Amino acid sequence: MDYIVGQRWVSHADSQLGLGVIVEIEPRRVTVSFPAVGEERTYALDNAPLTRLRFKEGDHISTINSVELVVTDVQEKGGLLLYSGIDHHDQAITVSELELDAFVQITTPQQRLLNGHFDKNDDFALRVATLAHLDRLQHSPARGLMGSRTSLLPHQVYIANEVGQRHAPRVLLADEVGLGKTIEAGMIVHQQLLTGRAARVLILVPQTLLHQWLVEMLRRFNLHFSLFDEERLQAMSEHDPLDDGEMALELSADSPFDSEQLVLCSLDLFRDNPDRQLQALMADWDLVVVDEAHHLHWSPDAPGEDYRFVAALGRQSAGLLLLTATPEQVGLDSHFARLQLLDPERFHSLEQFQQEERQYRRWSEMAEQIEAGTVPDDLPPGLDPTAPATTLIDQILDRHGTGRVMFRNTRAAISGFPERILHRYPLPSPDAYLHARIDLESALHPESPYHDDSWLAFDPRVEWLEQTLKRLRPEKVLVICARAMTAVALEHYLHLRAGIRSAAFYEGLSIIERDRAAAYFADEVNGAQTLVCSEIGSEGRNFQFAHHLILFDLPLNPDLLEQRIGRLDRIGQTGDVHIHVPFLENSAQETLLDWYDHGLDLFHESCSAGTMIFEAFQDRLLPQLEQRDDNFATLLAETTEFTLATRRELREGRDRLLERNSCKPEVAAQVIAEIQENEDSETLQGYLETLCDAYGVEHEHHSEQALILRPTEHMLTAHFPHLPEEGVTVTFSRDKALAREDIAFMTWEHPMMVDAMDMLHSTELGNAAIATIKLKGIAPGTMLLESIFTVNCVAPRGLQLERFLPLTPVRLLVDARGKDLADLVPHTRLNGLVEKVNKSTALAIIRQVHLDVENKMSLAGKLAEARLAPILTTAETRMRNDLGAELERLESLREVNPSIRQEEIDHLGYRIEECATHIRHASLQLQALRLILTT
Ligand SMILES: Nc1ncnc2c1ncn2[C@@H]1O[C@H](COP(=O)(O)OP(=O)(O)OP(=O)(O)O)[C@@H](O)[C@H]1O
Repeated sequence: MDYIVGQRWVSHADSQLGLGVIVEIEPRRVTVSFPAVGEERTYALDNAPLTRLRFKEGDHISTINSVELVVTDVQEKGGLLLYSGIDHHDQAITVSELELDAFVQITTPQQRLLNGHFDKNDDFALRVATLAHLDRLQHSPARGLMGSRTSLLPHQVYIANEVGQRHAPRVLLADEVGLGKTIEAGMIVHQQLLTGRAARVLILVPQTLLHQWLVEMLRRFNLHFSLFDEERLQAMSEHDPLDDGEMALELSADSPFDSEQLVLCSLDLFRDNPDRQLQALMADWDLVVVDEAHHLHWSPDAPGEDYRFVAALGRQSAGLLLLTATPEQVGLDSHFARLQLLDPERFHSLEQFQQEERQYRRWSEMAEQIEAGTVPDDLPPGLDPTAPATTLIDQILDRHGTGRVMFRNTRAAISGFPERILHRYPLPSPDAYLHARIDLESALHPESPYHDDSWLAFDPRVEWLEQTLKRLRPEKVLVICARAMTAVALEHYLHLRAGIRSAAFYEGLSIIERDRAAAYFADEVNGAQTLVCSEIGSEGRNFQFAHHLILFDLPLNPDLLEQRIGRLDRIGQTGDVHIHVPFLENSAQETLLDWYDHGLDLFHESCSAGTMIFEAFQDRLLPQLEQRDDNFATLLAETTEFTLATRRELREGRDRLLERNSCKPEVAAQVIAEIQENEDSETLQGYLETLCDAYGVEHEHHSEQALILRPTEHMLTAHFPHLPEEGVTVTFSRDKALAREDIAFMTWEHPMMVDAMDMLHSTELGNAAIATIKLKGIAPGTMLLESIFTVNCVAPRGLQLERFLPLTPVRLLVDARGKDLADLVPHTRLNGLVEKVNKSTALAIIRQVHLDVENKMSLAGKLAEARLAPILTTAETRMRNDLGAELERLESLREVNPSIRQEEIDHLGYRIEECATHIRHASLQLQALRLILTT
């Protein structure tokens, strides 16, 4: 497609933008300005969702200077169109397309009906159905949550619904290991994108998880993220003569990160690389997602580079999602620092936060009391004792718990997880490991001082590993050890000397090599029996197809141990998880194993206070690891007692508060029911088939609830959105889609459906039709005019007004005497009664009743106009209630926290007024007209 600066194009993906003008063309990008909404969008040249706007003879157009004319001739000069025509005063006038009014509608139903450009009645009905579906979807409580290829798990759906609907969400997703934080983040991103709350998203993950994220986003959410690494960025700067190192930063305000809307990269890309950091900061992001966020190091005097970078991104981006299963893995202080990234107003004092943590049990009891119907006397200040119970509880959670900011679901609260079974294997300690008493590192990893493989020969864990793998064969077994050197040596041994199909997974491999190793392990038929990982394999990866985990050593951090076990003990695990731990007798590993096993009971049950307990006992534990003595028994007994008390405290206090906040089963059930109702495959399938018929796409039965779609040579448009040349198989059944990855999951939110509906809505198909009807008792030749209007609110997308003011189709059926019969004769009934009219008769009719039709049109317009005011009033009330609650929250928080600035409160107040102004200026847009004559 050739673009030329100044040409007018419309976005068929987003009809709300009005008429666009090309302002810049680069080798691979085109930038379009949309003056009606004050926005500029940059698209990749090869897949820009743009349609060239070209008026025809007879069309009515208007210019920025409010000159209106009827086009009589169209010429092209230098790629730009020149329209000649006659204006109001019957003057001949020629205008360039540059002068066109950005609010102009492409080809109106009036123009088309009066000019005899008729569509089929089926297309008219399809248009009306599309408007009704769009309207329903715009205010569906399940909006943005229907399209993901996931099981509908209540805790995930709840979080996604709660967070995804927020404007600029800033939250910590901290579900326990393996409960689906990636999936929750994907659902939130999907919802934010679909509702237009966000357009540009950056996801930062550890290098080892890049590919997994890329694949999960694509296969589960149809989100195409672009993977940015140093190689790609270098290649981009080679292409762009301006983008040349420092020169680029000085000369061009362009960041390579601007070239894509959805970017996925590793946080490592920015390590010791201020230029890349600056480029990422120069790009505008609506939402930044950071996985494994406990790695962001922080201390009061020296926040880590990664923390500072994410903090800077977080200030620039409206939305921020941090993901971690072990938020306190590196201490409570840095947990607080991360919460502060999310909501600096709420988390402004570490001291206060620590104090609040101690009071969680009190808040939890208070919430229970309120729920039971009693309002406690010691309600915190600022709360209205007469407010409804749910409001009071929410306010307590928000202002005194981690409320709106943190979500944490625990295994204990979600049923259906497998058992964890520990198998201990004491082995004799070889003499060669006598050195292992020198320091803690060699005590825990006695093989670490060896720079060659000689330890393999005498370390009894090695022989044990070989025998155990052979005994478990053909079961898949994940092996994790702390160090890369150990992993490599072990894998070589297993592979080359023991003849066991294995692969290694460690930091020395490239991303591709790591993914290849993981895929080899996952392969059911010809895959490896075992994957030997260094510690990098213990985070984020999905290995739940295996039921056996061998911990070749134990990490000196309970949260890290939980992460390791979490590779297998995660959603999708179908059997019990067997954890095998070989250890050298009388070694540091045995002591640590005893402490984790009997003290923390970590192998059987996850413990979210692991790090806190470790910190409480480490001064006594570490010397015991180096040299165990009689005091260990006491230490163990005290740890056990402390753990039990802490678990109880958590269950009754913090965890209960978090649980309350992290999943409200009734709400989740409602949203799930709504999603399932929308999935009603007959409506969806029927609609898609009609859409395909209208656009000339072939559809064929594949199996129950599944179709094969293929492009044909007789299609209405050159391309049907997201329909590959070779065709695609789609299913409307969630179960089938989960079982068959090769079949696309077709929902109302699949990109094909979204873009096809938008294409239909923003173009003219079906907006003018003519038909006849036989009605008893009504004289032949009587005219009925069926008109469909929708509410058109031109406003910046960021305001998200459609959630308050959806399309709201208004239908009128005006008869010869000017009466509206819409309620009497519903649209679907009319569809069953009308008959088509052949083209020449239709043209003859319209010539004859031209004037009458114009009168009816203006009458219908007036009748519809009268309906607009109440629609707008309802929308404004809804908006004020919603945003007003947010304003009230900020004002109340300010009472307990003076760091909330008045400007923030003023800003929100200003937004509310801005929304109100746009709502009040909304107008009706005529979407479709059908002239019906009785015979
Ligand atoms: N709703 C779901 N439907 C189907 N599969 C799911 C669902 N939720 C999670 N899974 C699968 O369960 C596994 C764990 O999910 P995910 O990786 O999102 O967990 P996580 O909480 O991010 O884990 P970790 O704490 O290890 O980072 C993944 O394989 C994911 O694909």
